Amino acid sequence: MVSSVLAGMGVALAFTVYVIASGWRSNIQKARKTGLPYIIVPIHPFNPAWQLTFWFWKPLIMAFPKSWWEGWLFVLLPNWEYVTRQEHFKRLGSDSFVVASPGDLTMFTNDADAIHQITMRREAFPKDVARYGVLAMFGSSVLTTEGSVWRMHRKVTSASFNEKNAAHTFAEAIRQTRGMIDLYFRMEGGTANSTKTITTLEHDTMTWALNIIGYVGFGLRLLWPGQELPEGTDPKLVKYGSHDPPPGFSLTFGESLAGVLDSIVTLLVVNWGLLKLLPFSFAKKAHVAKEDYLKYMAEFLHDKMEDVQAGSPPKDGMDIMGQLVRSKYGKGDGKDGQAKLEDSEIIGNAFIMTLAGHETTANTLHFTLLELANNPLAQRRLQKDVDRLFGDSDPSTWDYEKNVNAMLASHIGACINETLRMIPAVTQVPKIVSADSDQALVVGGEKRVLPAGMGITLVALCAQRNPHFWPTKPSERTGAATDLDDYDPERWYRVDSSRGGDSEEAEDEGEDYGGFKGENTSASMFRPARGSFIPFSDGPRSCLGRRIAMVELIAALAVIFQKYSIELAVDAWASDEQVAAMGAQERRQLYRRAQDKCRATIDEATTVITLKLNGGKHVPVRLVRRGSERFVRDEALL
Ligand code: HEM
Repeated sequence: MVSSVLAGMGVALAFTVYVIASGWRSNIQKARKTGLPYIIVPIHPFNPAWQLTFWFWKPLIMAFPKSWWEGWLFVLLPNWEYVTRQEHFKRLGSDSFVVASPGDLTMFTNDADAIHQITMRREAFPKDVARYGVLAMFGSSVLTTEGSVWRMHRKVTSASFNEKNAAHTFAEAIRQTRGMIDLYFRMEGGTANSTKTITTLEHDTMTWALNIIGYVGFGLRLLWPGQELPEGTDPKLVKYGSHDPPPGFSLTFGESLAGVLDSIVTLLVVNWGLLKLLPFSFAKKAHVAKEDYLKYMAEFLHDKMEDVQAGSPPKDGMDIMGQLVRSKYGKGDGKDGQAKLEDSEIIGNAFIMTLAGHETTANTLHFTLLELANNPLAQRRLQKDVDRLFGDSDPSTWDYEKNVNAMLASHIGACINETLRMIPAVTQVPKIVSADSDQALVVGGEKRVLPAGMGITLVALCAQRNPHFWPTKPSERTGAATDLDDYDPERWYRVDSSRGGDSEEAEDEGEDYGGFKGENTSASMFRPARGSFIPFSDGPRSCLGRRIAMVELIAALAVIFQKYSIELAVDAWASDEQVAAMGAQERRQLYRRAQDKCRATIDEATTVITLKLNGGKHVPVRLVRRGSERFVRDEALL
């Protein structure tokens, strides 16, 4: 008996080994057939078990001679593209390479020409939505679907992303940025020339983005501590905007939203039934936030349905969820042939807009502020452009239509572009070769055939620093052969690239997928080669929110730098009294230390959903009224 069980187990084991080995061999053969350099790895980089346990295996593998693992281990390590940048593409002598594991085959590319073809041919290279499946936890959405279902989601959701709503978002971003600045100065009694050292910039920019997304997604006015809701706020909305949780809730709406976003990894990984039983504080926090968020969503959906059914006209402003409810329950149901979302899909889309539009925008503002503190020359140039465009005028009078293009064409737009180039929130965009048939693609100037079902990772971060597609010069800062690892907004004024230019029609662009149709960057600025600048992806599946994201970000920079400068805090090395007693040379040396530390900290960013400073890492800064700076007005500081 025992021996037949053992024999059975032996056969099962042998069969498993055979299946793995033959899958691996077949993937290696397919990789070889593409003609691209390839790497053989024992497990796929995106295998969830590997991603959760890589920290355990990494030192064990690295205990072997380096020559054995250096050619392949890198691609299995999360964040390799930010840490090693061009290194492995250079070593392999190609802008594209294939990774063959027992279960999968994936091409990684930072070749702008290949990226451009892939993003334009949506049917041949659809999105790899399997990698986003977990994000459908509150319902499926435009981000997590493909094919005809995606088309339906995209058509319904894109209706909100128009210029009228971009103008409303511009005004809300101005209000929220002023709220953040007021909070900083209120903490100093309102009259100081400088804030104390701010160690919470990452958290504050998250709150800033959350408050704006509360408005964009739900038409809500979310408040900074100490602010009051404006007179005449719809009583139904008061409970969502209030500083205190309403009866029946443990958290305010803003807290529940922030809690869900903060606990997103826990919510993705841990079974929800188990979550409420676990005795750990992180599990409790995730459970409470999720429960309250779902309760808010159910009430919100109900309130919006009541409004629509009572025939209340839509409120002036942006409110994606209200618009989705209206598209389902509003007049004209079914008669206009327009697709209708299920209630769960309305909630799924509202959640995805919040997720997609929150951290991405917050990180971009956070890193831009740090880079500007780190690059006083860029900051002074930015302030000159803000002065030229707005002078002393009150930001609440700034007109979107009149100013948006000029802002994008100025150093305001250049600084945001440069952050999106260097530290994009989304560093990799997952695609797949359609399962229907093999696809031909020109890679590195040669025609290659990619097998059906093969994964493709567009390595956006590396494409945006690829010297084969970006004009470069030697770095003045580091002496490196190219300046593509330097934050230099001036590059956006360089002579036009011969490869840049107007949008080209996508393969299936006969259809209108909604969203903003213009370019990501101003027409009067440097136009990168198509496929070499893809912070919002490109083609029919590009980011729906890219226009409003740009609008929020330029509004924030203009408001902040009209009246203030941002400086790195130097408390780690000198007290305020010591700085006051220093001569110019000594101050410069001190600031250079802070710049080195800031650069090193930014280099430690890692991707957890998006690329950001994790694990409590931060760069301390101060916001200073213009004219009272201690460092950044010094012309000798670059
Ligand atoms: C700086 C800010 C932002 C960045 C860098 C960014 C980046 C991206 C990228 C790279 C994608 C493509 C993902 C993929 O194909 O795998 C994407 C998709 C998307 N983004 Fe954004 N995003 C930003 C802001 C926003 C905002 C503010 C919203 C909405 C309020 C938004 C909504 C979406 C949606 C709905 C999609 C899915 C589109 C589709 O698949 O059809 N994003 N975003």
